[in-house]
Amino acid sequence: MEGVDHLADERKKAEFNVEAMKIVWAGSQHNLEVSNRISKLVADDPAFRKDDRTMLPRKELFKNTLRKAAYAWKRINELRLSEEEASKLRFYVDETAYTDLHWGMFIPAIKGQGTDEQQRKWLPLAYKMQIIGCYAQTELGHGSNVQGLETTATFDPHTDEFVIHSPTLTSSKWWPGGLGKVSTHAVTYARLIIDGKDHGVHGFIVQLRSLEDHRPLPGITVGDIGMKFGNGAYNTMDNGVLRFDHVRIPRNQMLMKVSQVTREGKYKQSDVPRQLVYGTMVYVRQRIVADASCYLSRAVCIATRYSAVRRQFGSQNGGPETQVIDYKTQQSRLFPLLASAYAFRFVGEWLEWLYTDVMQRLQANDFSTLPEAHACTAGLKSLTTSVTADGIEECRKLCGGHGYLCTSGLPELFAVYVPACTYEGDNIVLLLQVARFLMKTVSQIGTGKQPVGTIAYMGRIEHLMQCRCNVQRGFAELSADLVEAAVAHCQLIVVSKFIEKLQQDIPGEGVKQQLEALCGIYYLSLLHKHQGDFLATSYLTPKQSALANDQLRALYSKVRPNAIALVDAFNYSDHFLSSILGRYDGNVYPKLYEAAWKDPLNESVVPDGYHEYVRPLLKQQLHTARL
Ligand SMILES: CCCCC/C=C\C/C=C\C/C=C\C/C=C\C/C=C\C=C\C(=O)SCCNC(=O)CCNC(=O)[C@H](O)C(C)(C)COP(=O)(O)OP(=O)(O)OC[C@H]1O[C@@H](n2cnc3c(N)ncnc32)[C@H](O)[C@@H]1OP(=O)(O)O
Ligand SMILES: Cc1cc2nc3c(=O)[nH]c(=O)nc-3n(C[C@H](O)[C@H](O)[C@H](O)COP(=O)(O)OP(=O)(O)OC[C@H]3O[C@@H](n4cnc5c(N)ncnc54)[C@H](O)[C@@H]3O)c2cc1C
Repeated sequence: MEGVDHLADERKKAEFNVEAMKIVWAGSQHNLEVSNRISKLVADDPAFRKDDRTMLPRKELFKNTLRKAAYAWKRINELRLSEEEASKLRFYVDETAYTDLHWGMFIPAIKGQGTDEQQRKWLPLAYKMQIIGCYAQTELGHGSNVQGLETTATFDPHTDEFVIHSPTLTSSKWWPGGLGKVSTHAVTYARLIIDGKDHGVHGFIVQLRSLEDHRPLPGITVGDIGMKFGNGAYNTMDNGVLRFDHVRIPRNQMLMKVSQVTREGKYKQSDVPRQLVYGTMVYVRQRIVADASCYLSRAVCIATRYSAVRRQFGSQNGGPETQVIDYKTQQSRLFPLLASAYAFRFVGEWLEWLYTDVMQRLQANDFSTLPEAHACTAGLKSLTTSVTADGIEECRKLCGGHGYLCTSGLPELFAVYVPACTYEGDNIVLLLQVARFLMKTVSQIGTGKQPVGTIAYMGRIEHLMQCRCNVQRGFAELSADLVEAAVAHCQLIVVSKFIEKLQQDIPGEGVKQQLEALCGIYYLSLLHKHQGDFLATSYLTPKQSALANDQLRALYSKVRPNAIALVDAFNYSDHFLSSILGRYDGNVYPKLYEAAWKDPLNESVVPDGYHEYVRPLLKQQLHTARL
C-alpha cells in the first residue's frame, strides 16, 4: 500500500534516540546537516536518476555518466558549493566517473608531490576543470610491483625535456580510470633515466589529448580497456590503455617535491624518504577505509529492512509467518555485518586523524610515523574492503532469491565495490607489507626499542621480548601465516578504536548502550570465528569460549528490536539506496511487481526473436506431433 510505513512497528521498538545516532554516524551535527541537504538535492533532481543504469548498453551508459558529471559540475558552480559540499554531491550522485580520479588522485598527486611552483601552475587549471587528469601508474605487465614499472622518462639535456616512452607491450599503461576516453592529462609514473642511469620510478605530468579537439597528441595511443564485471557498475568508468612513443615534455613537468633534476641533468634527492612518491596511494587507501563503511552500511540497510519484511515458516493458528530477522541464524550472519559497518566508520575517522597527523609531521620534517601510517592504511584498506565485499555478497544471500534481482540494488553494489580488494594495492600484497612491518617491530623489540602507537601492545607480550629474529628469514615460507597475523593485528586496531570511541562522551538516550552492544558483537563474533586459534594458543579455555558464545547470542537479542532504527541512523534516502528491498517504507512486494513490468523485455507481449527462433520450433513440434 502506497504511503503506509510497513516498518512502523519495527521503528516503534527502538530503545534509543535515532536522531542522535544519525549525528554519531555522520561525525557531527554539521556533517549531518550537509548530508541531509545535499542528498535531498540529488534525490529530487530527475537528472540524477539511476534506476535504469543496469539496463543501458555501455556506450549509452558512458554518455549518461558524462552528462551527469557535467550537470553535477554545473550545479556545483550555480549553487556555489564548497569543496566539502561538492564532494558530498558527487558521493550522493553515486556513479563512478572520471571525476573520481581527477579529484581523488590527479589533484592529490600534484598537491603531494609537486613543488609550490608546480602547484601554482597546475592546480588552478585542475580545480576549474580546464584540464582533466588521471593517475597512470599500473601497466599491462606490472601493477603490485611499482618498482618493476617499465615506462621510461629519459632526460634530454639538449632540449631540457624528458622523453616518455613505452619500450614494450607490457609497459603499456593499463587500468587507469578516466584515461580511456576523457582525461586530457595524466600523472604518469615512469623510470627516470639520466645519462643512462636508472633513478627509479617518479611522477610526471603528461598531456595526452588536445584541449581543442580532444584528439591524442602525437606519439600517444590511448583507448578504453573494455567491459568490466557486472551491469552498470564500474562500466561507467573509462579505465584505459596508454602507450607513449617518444613523447617529449618540459623538464618542469616532473613532480619535483621529493627529488629534482637540474637544468644540467643532475639528480638531487631531497632529505625525505623516497616512499613519499607513494604518498597518493596512502591518501587514497585512507579514503577507501572511510568509504568501506558506506558501502557495507548500504548493503546491511537493505538486508536488515528486507529481513524484517520477509516472512517464512512458523505461522501459528493461521497467523502470519515468522519475520526472517527473528531467526538466530539470520541474526548471526546479519548483525556482525551491522556491527562491522559501525566499527569501520569509527576506525575510518581515526585513520583520517592519523593521516592528518602524519602530514603535519612531514611538513616539519618528522618522518618517524610514516612506517606506521603506511602499515595502518595498507592493512585497514585490505581488511575493510575484503570484509565489505564479502559482506555485500552475504547481504545478497540474506535477501534470498529477490536479492539476486538488479532492483534489489545488491548485484550492482557488489560489482562496483569488489575491485576495491584489488585497486590501490592488492589486499594480500598490502597485508604482506603489514606483516613486514610487524616482523621488523619484533626484531627491534629484542634490541630494547619500545614500540609505540598501534604496535605498543607488542612490547607487552613476553615471548616477543625474548624473540631474536631477522625480518626476511623464513618470511616467504611463512607468508600465508604472516598474512593471518597481519589481519589479526588490523582487527585489533579496529576493536581498540571502537572501544576508544565508547570512552568518549556520546549524547542521546540509549545511543551509547546500542554502540556498546554492537562493539560486543564485533569482537565476540571475531572471537567465535577464530576460537580454534584462541583455544590452540591457550588464550581461551573451552569454558570461556562457550561463555563468549552465550554472550554473543544475548547481544543479538539486545540488538534485534533496534535493528531497523540502527540502519535508519545511516540516513540513506531511497534514491541513494536504489533498492526495492531496502525501501524505507518496506513496501516491497507491490514495488517488485510493478518494477517487473517496467523491464524492457515486457514492452511487448511477444518478444523480439519469437518469429525467427521460437515459432519455427513450435511449428516443427506440431508437425511431428501430427505425424
Ligand atoms: C567505486 C568505488 C569508489 C571508492 C571510492 C573511494 C574513495 C573515494 C575518495 C577518494 C579516492 C578517489 C578515487 C579512488 C577511487 C577508486 C579507485 C580507483 C582507482 C584506483 C587506482 C589505483 O589502483 S592506483 C595504483 C595502485 N597501485 C598500488 O597500490 C601498487 C601497490 N604496490 C605498492 O604500493 C608497492 O609496490 C609495495 C608497497 C607493494 C612495495 O613497494 P617497494 O618500493 O617495492 O617496497 P618494499 O616492499 O621494498 O619496501 C620498501 C620500504 O618502503 C616502505 N613503503 C612501501 N610503501 C610505502 C608507502 N606507501 N608509504 C610509506 N612507506 C612505504 C616499506 O614498508 C619498506 O619499508 P622498510 O624498508 O622500512 O621495511
Ligand atoms: C577497477 C580498477 C581500477 C583501477 N584504477 C587504476 C588507476 O586509476 N590507476 C592505476 O594506476 N591503476 C589502477 N588499477 C590497477 C590496480 O592498482 C592494480 O590492478 C592493483 O594494484 C593490483 O595489481 P595487479 O593487477 O598487478 O595484480 P597482481 O600483482 O598481478 O596480482 C595477481 C595475484 O598475485 C598475487 N601477488 C602479487 N604479488 C604477490 C606477492 N609479492 N606475494 C604474494 N602474492 C602476490 C596477488 O595477491 C594476486 O592474487 C585499477 C584496477 C582496477 C581493477
